[in-house]
Amino acid sequence: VSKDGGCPQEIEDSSKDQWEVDPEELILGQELGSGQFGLVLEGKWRDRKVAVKMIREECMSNEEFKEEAKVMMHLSHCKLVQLYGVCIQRSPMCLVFEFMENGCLSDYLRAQKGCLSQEVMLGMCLDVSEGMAYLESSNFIHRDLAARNCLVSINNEVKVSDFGMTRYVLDDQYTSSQCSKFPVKWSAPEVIKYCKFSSKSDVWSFGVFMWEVYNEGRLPYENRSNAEVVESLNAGLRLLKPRLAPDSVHLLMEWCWKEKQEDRPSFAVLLHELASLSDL
Ligand SMILES: CN(C)c1ccc2c(c1)CCN(c1cccc(-c3cc(Nc4ccc(C(=O)N5CCOCC5)cn4)c(=O)n(C)c3)c1CO)C2=O
Repeated sequence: VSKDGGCPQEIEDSSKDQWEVDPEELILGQELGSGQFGLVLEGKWRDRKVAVKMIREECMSNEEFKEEAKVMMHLSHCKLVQLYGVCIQRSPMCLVFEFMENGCLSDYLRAQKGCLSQEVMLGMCLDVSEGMAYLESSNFIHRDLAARNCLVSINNEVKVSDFGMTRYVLDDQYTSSQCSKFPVKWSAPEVIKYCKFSSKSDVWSFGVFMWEVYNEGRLPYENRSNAEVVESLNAGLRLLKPRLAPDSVHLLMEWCWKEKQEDRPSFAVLLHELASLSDL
């Protein structure tokens, strides 16, 4: 069992070192959507259903990503969307991931509005805290944790996706905090001001993530501009308790939004708190 007491540790097999996928073994299917780096298709690989991301050259710095792929191949946890391998023999390069049947969590929450029980919402927060506690213990920072970057498999299981991928986005509208596409509404103050990313800035984003889950996929600070959000945060204002959130969960959200990162909980602590709430 893994160190965070969660799901059984994947048995490390030798194939994990083979981070290259043979394109001959890959069957491509219909389009699932498009992300930062281009088209994402459904597919089949070694009798497994997969999601295949075709990487447009101009969107991602290929060379450094290939190095990163080896690291990401070894980040293995049942609450992280698993990278099976990379196809680099032909262009465009493509990434082969485990398939998550119900797509992105933010769309799913909106589609399930009014139908999600307290157990399911708490379970989603617990799932993501497990995946994030594993990344934290591996000293890996997500940098863009949000419901839109989590995926849903069957039976409402949620996994963390696209961790660390912001570093390969060449579109600088995303990477500098003053620009329009930067996810200010999910970013800790030290990230907005100094681009200081850490697991504690991921914890801030996790607080906003929990707010999204208990607000059934609503946008945080819905009709406010990024600048207005920064102003209200500096004034000490925070997102309000979602109607569906119990006080105990709202307390955890507010703990994640402490101004000073050292005053915020670790994911290990959040996992423990959420696990004890779900045992009640
Ligand atoms: C830099 N950052 C933070 C990035 C970079 C790339 C991406 C993202 C963030 C997040 C978005 N994204 C992206 C884009 C496109 C696909 C995937 C994406 C979609 C999957 N699965 C599904 C399944 C079903 C459906 C579907 O059509 N529906 C409709 C009917 O009801 C069920 C759901 C959609 N996606 C999947 O398994 N993976 C691994 C990735 C993903 C997730 O990966 C990216 O590719």
